[in-house]
Amino acid sequence: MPSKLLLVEDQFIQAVHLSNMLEKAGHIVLGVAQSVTEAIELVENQTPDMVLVDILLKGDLTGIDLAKKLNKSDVPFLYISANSNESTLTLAKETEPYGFLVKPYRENDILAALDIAIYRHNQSVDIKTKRISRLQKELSFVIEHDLNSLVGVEHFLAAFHSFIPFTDVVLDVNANDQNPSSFLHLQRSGFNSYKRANSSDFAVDDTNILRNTFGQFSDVFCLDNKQLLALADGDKTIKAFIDLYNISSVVGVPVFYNNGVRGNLLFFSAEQGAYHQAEGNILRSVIPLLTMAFKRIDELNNEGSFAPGALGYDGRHSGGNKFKNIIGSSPKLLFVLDQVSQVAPFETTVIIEGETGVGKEGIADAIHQLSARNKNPVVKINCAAIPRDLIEAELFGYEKGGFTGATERRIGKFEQANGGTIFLDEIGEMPIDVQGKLLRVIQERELERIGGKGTIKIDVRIIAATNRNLYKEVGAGNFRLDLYYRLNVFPIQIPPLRDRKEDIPALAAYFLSLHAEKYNAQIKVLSSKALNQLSKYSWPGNIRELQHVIERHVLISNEDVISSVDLPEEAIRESVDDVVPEAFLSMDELDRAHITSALKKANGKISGKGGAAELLQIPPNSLSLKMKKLGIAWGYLFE
Ligand SMILES: Nc1ncnc2c1ncn2[C@@H]1O[C@H](COP(=O)(O)OP(=O)(O)OP(=O)(O)O)[C@@H](O)[C@H]1O
Repeated sequence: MPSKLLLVEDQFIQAVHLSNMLEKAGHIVLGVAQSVTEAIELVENQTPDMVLVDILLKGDLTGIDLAKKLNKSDVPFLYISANSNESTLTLAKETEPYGFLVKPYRENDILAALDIAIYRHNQSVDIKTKRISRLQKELSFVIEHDLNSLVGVEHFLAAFHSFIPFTDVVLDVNANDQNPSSFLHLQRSGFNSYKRANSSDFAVDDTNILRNTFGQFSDVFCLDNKQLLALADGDKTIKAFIDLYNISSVVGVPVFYNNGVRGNLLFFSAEQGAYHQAEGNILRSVIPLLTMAFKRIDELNNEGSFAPGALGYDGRHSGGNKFKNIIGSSPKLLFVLDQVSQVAPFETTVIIEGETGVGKEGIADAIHQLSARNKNPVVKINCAAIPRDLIEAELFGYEKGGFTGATERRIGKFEQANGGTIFLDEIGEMPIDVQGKLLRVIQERELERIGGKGTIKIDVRIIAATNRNLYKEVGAGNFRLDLYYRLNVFPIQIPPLRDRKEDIPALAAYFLSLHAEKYNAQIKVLSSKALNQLSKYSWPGNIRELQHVIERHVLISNEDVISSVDLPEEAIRESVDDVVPEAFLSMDELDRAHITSALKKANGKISGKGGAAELLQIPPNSLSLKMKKLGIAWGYLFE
């Protein structure tokens, strides 16, 4: 389909050449701008489908400055530049272009880059529209059927998970009445569970300072922690709020109902730059539904439904968890899981980035399982594990006699994955000549077996993973820029274990029971010393390494309690210097993990022979008191 294009290029001859090429291919060139100012004028007067931007232009402003302006007005663009050094690529990447083409280029390259850019843009528009209508449906359902207790309110909030990743949410149903009971601050304690933020952390006046700060907005807003602090003029309550709840980003919307009552819905994330215009737009698109919901939630609050201990609310409500085998509830992991549930239902290509052993394959599986393709296979191929000269045959298959040694026909991984998903692990290891063939297959959705006579249509969703920085590989000439852009439609970054040490106790407990079952052994518990050792180590091999360490100790330890763990000496020394103090688990966190695993081992028995108190060598009364203090509601551990 022809696209309406705008060229921003200050070299006259290059501009004419490019324009001819594009028109010959059937596109419409709306005009050529030589500077940022000219480009902005043209964009305002025309509505291009895509702007092709050179980086170095006439005047003081560059193509990167133009890109920032285009982003603000939601105009899609791709770069065409002779400048492809790493620093330019990095600056360009930050502006989130739909592509980058390096000059000089051939006609085919420009048409392919344009195709990719238009494909990516259409995908994002399509996803945006579908997502908004899904959220509207989900919210309407909850408002109509479920909004009659605090649990219903949680369901209402849960509807936002797949659209706005968050760790904390504030539902301030009535900001006018200065009453702290209408200021509900919930924290995610798992993918689908919440706890109420400790009300004693903040006094009534503090709540009102927060209300006044956010009350300055009359429309959707999106801030980082610095902007939030600046907005509050460095106020110490706001600073304490940011520090206590580890807030890096906020997106919010005022909700007006009942002729002038104001409420606020605020989502917070520990991730810098978690929210952009997209999240704001999502909130704006559901304002009428929010108005209805707030009215109802205000009534519930007035009926006393939000009082601590009120029916259905116990601080540990847990809805269904669609990520059963993914353990952990750190804000960084929750962010990843929210992204997975955002992208899974769509056909979008996903690229998963993260160090070795962080759980990339598990995330790929989750995306497939949560997609409509889950009845069909997910086919995995590790590009690093296959000899370079065999990889093409593995991917695309071959006919008998297709090459020397091809004694029979073989179906490739792409064909095996037809109707399902292909997982291309370690994509950064793929030889550059195969990258070109892969790009064609992805673009055209058809392939030719080696030695084959015709093309075969394929319908496959692509998920790729890499433990390398692919953009650096592009800069170093090891990875094709066009393939990078084609794959990089929805990137998910999985943080290393050392950046989410809060997950270690839960992961350790999970692996202890997993391996006890595997070896038909008694479930063991870790001593506080052992847990502390695990939390101090830097885990270069991430979760896979943790799993191996636990497995080894399940096998070698003869005691019920694993009193200490063996970790690589060298790495321990390094990690002691590396570890930032904040990354340590607090004593309460350690105690909680320790007591929980003792209770699990004792099958919930607190006192008497084989009870948790005996295992922990403390009197049962002390254990009960400690459990109360730490808020360990034992019944929930067995849910
Ligand atoms: N959150 C988690 N909960 C439970 N198990 C996990 C989690 N994350 C990873 N694992 C386990 O850790 C091991 C390593 O995970 P996985 O193979 O998915 O990592 P990877 O990032 O794909 O590694 P590589 O880069 O080496 O391919 C697997 O056994 C996986 O089941």
